Amino acid sequence: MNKEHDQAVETTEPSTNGQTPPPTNAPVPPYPFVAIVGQAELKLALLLCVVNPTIGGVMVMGHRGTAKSTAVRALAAMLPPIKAVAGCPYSCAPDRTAGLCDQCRAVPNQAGKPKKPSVISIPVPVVDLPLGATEDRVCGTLDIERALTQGVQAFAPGLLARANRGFLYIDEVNLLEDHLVDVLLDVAASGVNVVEREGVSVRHPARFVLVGSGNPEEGDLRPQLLDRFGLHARITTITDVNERVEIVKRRREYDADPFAFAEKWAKETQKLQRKIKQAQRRLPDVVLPDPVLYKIAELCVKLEVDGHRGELTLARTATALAALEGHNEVNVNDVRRIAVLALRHRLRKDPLETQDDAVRIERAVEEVLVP
Ligand SMILES: Nc1ncnc2c1ncn2[C@@H]1O[C@H](COP(=O)(O)OP(=O)(O)OP(=O)(O)O)[C@@H](O)[C@H]1O
Repeated sequence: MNKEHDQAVETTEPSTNGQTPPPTNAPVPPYPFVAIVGQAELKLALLLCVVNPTIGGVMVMGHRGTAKSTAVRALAAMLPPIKAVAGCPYSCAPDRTAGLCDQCRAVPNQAGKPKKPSVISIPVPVVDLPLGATEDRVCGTLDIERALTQGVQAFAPGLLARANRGFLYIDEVNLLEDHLVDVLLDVAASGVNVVEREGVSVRHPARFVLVGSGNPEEGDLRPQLLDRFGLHARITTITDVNERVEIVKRRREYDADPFAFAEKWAKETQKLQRKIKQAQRRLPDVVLPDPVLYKIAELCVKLEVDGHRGELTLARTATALAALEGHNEVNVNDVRRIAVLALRHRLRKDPLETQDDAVRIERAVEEVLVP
């Protein structure tokens, strides 16, 4: 992940706009999500996965330097901090709602009730998976040091443990070994990481929004793996000169004073935060009417989508969009808006087909969804 946004220096000088400087130990705010210029498809895909994490993550294919990693960090930073069991390497939820690790599950009982753990508040984690990462580093492995020094069999958690309840960002996922991508997709789908090494078996919660990114010029992900990402967003370099200028202006302003820049965008950020929260609350009550579900299935038949992940993802994503838009019922317009995101990577490859995948889907959408 490009770390440009982390390079902003923590300011101790008063900001130029006369605002009170933040405490010197305040963490530098990341570039705000709402200040990202354009890139509507990427932003929508990420928001939908936050509203409904069961969508199954996003694969973002596109040019370098187009705010992919900026958007993931910014979105995570916008979400409210989470409560976690103090000292738990998997950041288990103290209310025991989100799956527990063996250690937290085995908390001694007090009069038949689990002992209340100490609780800390932490930011939603964003974990970068570097290209050369080994399976042991990703999934965790035996803690050799403890084995040697203390003679005990212990587990050293990996990156999946740190990503629990947050985001796992894999830059250049198309260059990772297929085997590792396979493991990651399995864990992302099940929400559980199971590691067995030398007689030690560990199982821990690993629920995260998986975001993979890659440049199509450096090779595609195998279709079998691509299909298991919920959504597939395409991102390209912005060609509009005014927008390009705006990107530079905003970035320069942020780099000069990230605190003042975050403050400037605070109102819009809060508006979006409220929208996400309301959507998450509304989601379980959003109804998917049968006629819309039939249209979803017809669309997948029309496009000859293999398997049933297509309609499952369309249903989940359209429901998340309805929740985000404040509706209690999914309508065909919701399906229309997310059809390309949910189906683009699930079309059969026809070497004689000259039309772009998105155009094929949009054409089918018009034929099937328009009464
Ligand atoms: N649409 C945009 N709005 C605001 N800033 C942008 C936009 N596009 C690019 N940038 C800026 O460009 C720089 C690169 O962005 P970022 O690191 O997020 O790109 P990336 O797509 O993750 O790149 P890579 O694939 O090389 O990791 C950052 O400083 C970011 O703020």
